[in-house]
Amino acid sequence: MARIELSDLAHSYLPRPGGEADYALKTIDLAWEDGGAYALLGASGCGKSTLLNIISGLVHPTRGRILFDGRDVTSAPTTERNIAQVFQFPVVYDTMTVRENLAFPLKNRGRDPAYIAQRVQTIARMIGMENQLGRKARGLTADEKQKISLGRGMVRKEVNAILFDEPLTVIDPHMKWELRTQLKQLHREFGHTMIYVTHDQTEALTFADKVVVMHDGRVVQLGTPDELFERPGHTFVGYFIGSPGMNLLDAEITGDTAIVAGHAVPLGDRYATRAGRTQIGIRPEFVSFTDEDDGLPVTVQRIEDVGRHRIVRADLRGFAVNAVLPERMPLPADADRVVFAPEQIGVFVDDWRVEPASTGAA
Ligand SMILES: Nc1ncnc2c1ncn2[C@@H]1O[C@H](COP(=O)(O)OP(=O)(O)OP(=O)(O)O)[C@@H](O)[C@H]1O
Repeated sequence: MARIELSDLAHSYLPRPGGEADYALKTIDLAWEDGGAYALLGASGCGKSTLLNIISGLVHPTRGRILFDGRDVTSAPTTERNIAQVFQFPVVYDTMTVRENLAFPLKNRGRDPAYIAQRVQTIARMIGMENQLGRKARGLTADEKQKISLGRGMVRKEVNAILFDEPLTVIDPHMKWELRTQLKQLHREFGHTMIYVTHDQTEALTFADKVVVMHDGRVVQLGTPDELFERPGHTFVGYFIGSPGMNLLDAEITGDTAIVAGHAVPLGDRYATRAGRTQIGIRPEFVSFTDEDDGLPVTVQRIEDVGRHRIVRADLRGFAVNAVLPERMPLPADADRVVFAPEQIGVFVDDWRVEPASTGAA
């Protein structure tokens, strides 16, 4: 296992990149701690696979360094990096049996046959294929083949890290949950550094202790699931995480008041006035309807019942405002004004969260 550090890393698929737009990965400085269970979360095309392939050595970065426990491996081939990687689609040897497929990485490294047999048995149990060990991989379903790929990725205990690139895409929903639970258990048991790529926030938040959120070739935040929810560092994290995501409204800030569409919104803190596009962000869970005149005028457009709560979709002078109505809370008859919990409001300038002036931090 290893601590993996990415230093001043950038990558372009073009032979002679010019400006920033030519880079699939803009500048990235990031450390994955030894033994951490990470999710790498972001929308399609933001650079997740590129980053993973740079760590495993399949892609050589245009700029920057990769360090494993302080050792520079930027130019080291994949085999030297001792990384296991599981891809979105199964990579199995069709002519081999399930047992031979699972044993392959161990056999390749000359491990003792008794150890291999015992390890293959453990992994087969984990992926629910104990009874199919003697079957040839050819003829198995995509789902079963992907389980073999997952098993092969996990069979070696001594790898520096295991990288999963959307590994559950082809797995059926019930098994998905089961395998994710297994992966988490495996992490607890062996403490491998694991990086799990996904564009699905539920998958990321249930698997990982720490989530790295990527947007447009950049890492915009690294945090625990709670931190991402409570204190998104970037507007992308705000609206990508949460269901629905954070409400973001253009605002002008003066001290502890934001002016949104001509209405004053009290903030929990004082903020310095800054140049750039200023927005306030409030999660729908902290938006409530009020009878008081000081609320913000909205027009309710739709109410969605999503089981345990309801989502109210409203319009505030052209801004979409979503509110979550807790179970059994009625929507007032004249639901035309909302208030935001002041201490839950974040302030963002040019998409990045800014701290209140009182803390002195930028
Ligand atoms: N081999 C390649 N050659 C050229 N451009 C590439 C190559 N691989 C990826 N890209 C581009 O680099 C950017 C990042 O792609 P990447 O596959 O890393 O994103 P991703 O977040 O993993 O997306 P997805 O979830 O769709 O796989 C995209 O604009 C993509 O088109």
